Amino acid sequence: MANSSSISLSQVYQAHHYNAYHIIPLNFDTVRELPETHAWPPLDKDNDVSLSSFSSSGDGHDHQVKVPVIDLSSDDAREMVGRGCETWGTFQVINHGVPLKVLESMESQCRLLFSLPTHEKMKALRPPDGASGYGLPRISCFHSKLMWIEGFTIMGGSSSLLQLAPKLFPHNYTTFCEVVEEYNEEMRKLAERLLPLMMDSLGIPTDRLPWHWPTPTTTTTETNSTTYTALQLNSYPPCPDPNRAMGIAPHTDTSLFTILQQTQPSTGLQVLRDGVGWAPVPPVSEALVVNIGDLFHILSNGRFPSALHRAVVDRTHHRYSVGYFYGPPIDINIFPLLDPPRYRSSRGWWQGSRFGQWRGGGAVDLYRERSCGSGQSLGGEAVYDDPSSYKLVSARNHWTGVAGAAPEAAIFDDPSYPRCVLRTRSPVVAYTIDLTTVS
Ligand SMILES: O=C(O)CCC(=O)C(=O)O
Ligand SMILES: [Fe+2]
Repeated sequence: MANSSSISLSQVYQAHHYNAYHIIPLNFDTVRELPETHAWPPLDKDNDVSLSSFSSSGDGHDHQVKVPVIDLSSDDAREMVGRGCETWGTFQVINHGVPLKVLESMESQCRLLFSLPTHEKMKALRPPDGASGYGLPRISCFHSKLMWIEGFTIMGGSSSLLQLAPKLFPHNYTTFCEVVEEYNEEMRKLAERLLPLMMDSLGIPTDRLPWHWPTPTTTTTETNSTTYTALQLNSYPPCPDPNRAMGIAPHTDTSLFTILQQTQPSTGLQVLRDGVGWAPVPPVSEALVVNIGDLFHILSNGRFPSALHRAVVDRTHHRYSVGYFYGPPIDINIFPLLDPPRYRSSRGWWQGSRFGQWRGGGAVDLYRERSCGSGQSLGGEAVYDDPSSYKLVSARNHWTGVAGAAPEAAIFDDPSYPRCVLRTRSPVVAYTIDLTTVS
């Protein structure tokens, strides 16, 4: 239940300033070549599932390289959803009940927004201490190279929408607002259909969720008892050198789960499956992608792993995506609902961001209680709770696909909150880090 001494997300963000370099996207209209600031090491093709032995063997291993597409109207939907969550942390849904018109309207508003001249979009720039507005994804600050993306974030519903829309569309912002409101409403309905299926496949009744469920459908503010959501519009313009550019760097979402709409025709989204590689999540007509986020990872005690995903860019196609981040009320304690618990209780949405890990894939590692197996970390640094209990066994660099290049030694830098920070030498990698418990 919501804690009385609630801390709002904006308070957390105020404590984590970003500088303009990590907020302002490139002016894509004016660039003809990939600037050095946006040139990442070449993409790791060897770790691409389309080249792996699984895909060429033709011996029925398709399910290992293909993200499942689930018909939500079918009798086995619940079982398929459970399997998708457990094996991939990602799946696509069709016959999901969201009207096509709602998806199409959102796509055209998204195109309209990003086609505005740069100086118009800049009027809605996300402030350094804020969460909503135009700009680069927040994970930008974990990387020395910049991503080939521009985004627009609307946190928490109507109030930020009403503040931002007139800045972008001063003459007519009602259409944009109506489309976003309707979209949010349809996504909420779908999320509330998916959540019981997921809980059911874990064998946990929804009344064990640590918040009132289903929640009231009235407006969402940052600290009341309703479910907290965020909408993220992404634009990936065509790129002159797609193999050296990165749309959105590998990360997990700090939500319970995210419902993602992506435009046709180019594939950009990829999800990492351990031991298999980066699998494309190709756009399927009218389908929506579901990504398990860090909070479900914790609730399910790791049974539903949060999906490590990234988006690559294309030389000719301009790709758009819209993510609906669904989570518990903002200040709720999240803890494993299965025994024995492998993660500590955590203060939901905001605690991940306290350490600058917002949308950065670190939240799960942060709460790892007894660690064996792997966790993900983004380049730069990863924060592990209670460092004295862990020993680093190995690290695998997903960028190059090779083992090694282990993070530097742990650094203990906050005596009031014992934690260990693993700093990686190269800032442009996603590591899988295997830890073992020190007895
Ligand atoms: O554009 C995509 O496919 C991925 C976007 C994403 O991962 C995000 O907004 O968190
Ligand atoms: Fe994401």
